[in-house]
Amino acid sequence: MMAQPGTVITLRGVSARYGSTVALSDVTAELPGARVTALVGHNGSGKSTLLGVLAGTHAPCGGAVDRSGVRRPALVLQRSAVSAALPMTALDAVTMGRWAHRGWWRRLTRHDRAVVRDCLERMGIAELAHKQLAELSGGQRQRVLIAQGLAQESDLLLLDEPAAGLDDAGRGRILQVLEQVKAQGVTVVHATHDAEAARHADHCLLLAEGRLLAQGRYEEVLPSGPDGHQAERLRSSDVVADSLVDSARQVPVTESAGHGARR
Ligand SMILES: Nc1ncnc2c1ncn2[C@@H]1O[C@H](COP(=O)(O)OP(=O)(O)OP(=O)(O)O)[C@@H](O)[C@H]1O
Repeated sequence: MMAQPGTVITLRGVSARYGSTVALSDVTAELPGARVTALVGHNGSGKSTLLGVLAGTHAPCGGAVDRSGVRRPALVLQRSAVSAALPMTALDAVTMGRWAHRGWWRRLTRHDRAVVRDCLERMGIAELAHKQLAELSGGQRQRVLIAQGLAQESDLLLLDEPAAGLDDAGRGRILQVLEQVKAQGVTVVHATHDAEAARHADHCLLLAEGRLLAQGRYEEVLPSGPDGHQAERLRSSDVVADSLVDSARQVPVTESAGHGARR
């Protein structure tokens, strides 16, 4: 398969497992560079695993991943995957994002400190900088994790449900930040259950039971029809996954949907 212009990452027939559990099966996809891609699908459909494969932290058991356009990925894990009991402040946690550049043993430069401050401000948590992680609410800790990912100034930013558990303002801020990062030429991939976030993305990959059902613009993988009632229902995270999966089963929307489809 020839990569499309602007493609930064190509997956060809990628499969991944945890022991005997198949988490990804024969996924073939192209991710556009300097764009936002949303991974959508039910719980357990393989979104986090795909992020791990893209980050290089989960080795596929089959297929090939070409990320030759990427120098250094940054992966922001789900909040639940990170202990809240770590004895460090929000500032410490975001500063760790600079280790990718500096190494933990080197002194931070003025630039490092400016980047850390900027990331705290962009996530609206500058005033929490000196609080211990354990003192923060779940949503505040989530923002700290995202700020840490931003501080890495990576060319590939991978985020696992960055808006989970955030209020409306927090979700809006994340969408804004992802757009800003994209404008700087960063390739962004995030797993989401949020219809609004998927709608904002330039590209969506729809997964079900480890297979790629469809890829394309949100409207292309969304059930057809400008029905307002339907649009309203899609605001619910569970319904969005249901509707996307059902519609992709009915309509083979893209060439690659056919490749990944089982049904
Ligand atoms: N550490 C693990 N050990 C064994 N199986 C796992 C592990 N992590 C995930 N799985 C399995 O791999 C499959 C894909 O899981 P994955 O976490 O990638 O899905 P997901 O789409 O990110 O789900 P969610 O929306 O709930 O975050 C599921 O069947 C899951 O049970």
